[in-house]
Amino acid sequence: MIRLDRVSKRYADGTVAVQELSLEVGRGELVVLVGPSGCGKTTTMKMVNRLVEPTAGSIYVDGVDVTQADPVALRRGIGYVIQNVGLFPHRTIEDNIAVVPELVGWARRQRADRARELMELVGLDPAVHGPRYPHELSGGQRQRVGVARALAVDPPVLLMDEPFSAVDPVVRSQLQDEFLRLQDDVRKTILFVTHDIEEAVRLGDRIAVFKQGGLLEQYDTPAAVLGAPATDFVADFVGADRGLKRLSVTPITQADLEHPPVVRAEDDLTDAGSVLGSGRWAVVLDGDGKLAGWVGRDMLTGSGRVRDRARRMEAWVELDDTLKVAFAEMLQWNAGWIAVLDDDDRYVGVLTPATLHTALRRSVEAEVQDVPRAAVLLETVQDA
Ligand SMILES: Nc1ncnc2c1ncn2[C@@H]1O[C@H](COP(=O)(O)OP(=O)(O)OP(=O)(O)O)[C@@H](O)[C@H]1O
Repeated sequence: MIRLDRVSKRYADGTVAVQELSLEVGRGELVVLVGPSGCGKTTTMKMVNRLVEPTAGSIYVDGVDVTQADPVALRRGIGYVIQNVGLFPHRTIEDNIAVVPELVGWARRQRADRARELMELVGLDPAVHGPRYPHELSGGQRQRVGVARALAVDPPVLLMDEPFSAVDPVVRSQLQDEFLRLQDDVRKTILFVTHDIEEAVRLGDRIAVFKQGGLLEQYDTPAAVLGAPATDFVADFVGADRGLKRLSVTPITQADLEHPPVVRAEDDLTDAGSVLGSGRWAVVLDGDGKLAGWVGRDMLTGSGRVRDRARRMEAWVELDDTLKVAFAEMLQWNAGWIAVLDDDDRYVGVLTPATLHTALRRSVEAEVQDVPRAAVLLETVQDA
């Protein structure tokens, strides 16, 4: 959808901002350009909508060479969101969102409807926020308006330059979550610039790591960049805690799970005791295979059914949640294990700190060896 072919930019004063950059962004893909200050991220982005003209190379958007396109028409087809939003201070929020629809000649009624629809989409209340002026909103709300405005005429491509960096970390994290949900809905092709590796890893389908001079050091999925940095520069940039950061990009899979004894809520206590054997606890399921709780061996005394003694589970996670979510839940509930459910809410196994660690090691090794995760064999203490 967006293709840069050996693009370079040298500014009039001789500064080389981008060098021989080739990069492709697929339709519906969210690609994050990340790197230290001055490495050419913004320049790269501005060449796509011709706010900056390349010195060499070609750029195509949906197969069209942008240098041959009319810049005004080109920009209308590409949403643009910047850090301080650039809202018109004397126009209401509703009118700010409707700027481009107005430019392209939509009727008043249609513009107003679209503005309200977009406010709802980005989590603003049209009745409350629509008539306000930009200074009457919080920083986070203004950023949402920026996103709504960029989506107004439903452009297939969005360029976003540090859109969330002017707000505090809590609001920023909220905006990132909302933005990911929104992208799930609208599936735009997005180039997103940030200097923050955490943000890049959280948002990007792929991330492009730049170093000074506009050199592309690595272009890959967040998991691959964290697991197998291509150069020393990338390893340094992503940080010594990249192993920890990988927790947030590594999903739980079936192969990671452990399978402790399982008893049914309707089981007789004595039968349940024999299922446990020497085990200290068991997972309790109802008749449909759904999680009903857990039970300890010392709770199985006397007569009755397992359901009379079972304890409710405070927390669980789902397959496809990340290892970070699982670890955070274990820490929050001070638990030694956490149950994992499938898409239909059926119990499939448990994760423990040890299996979680193994899953993480396996995923890194899979990245390095370029093989599926299940194919990786790891040495363990038991092998010694
Ligand atoms: N109009 C300009 N004239 C001359 N040099 C420029 C101009 N714009 C940017 N530069 C230089 O080009 C280089 C890349 O700048 P650019 O803004 O693309 O970097 P960036 O990675 O987006 O940085 P940041 O994260 O600080 O925004 C820098 O050295 C910058 O000083």
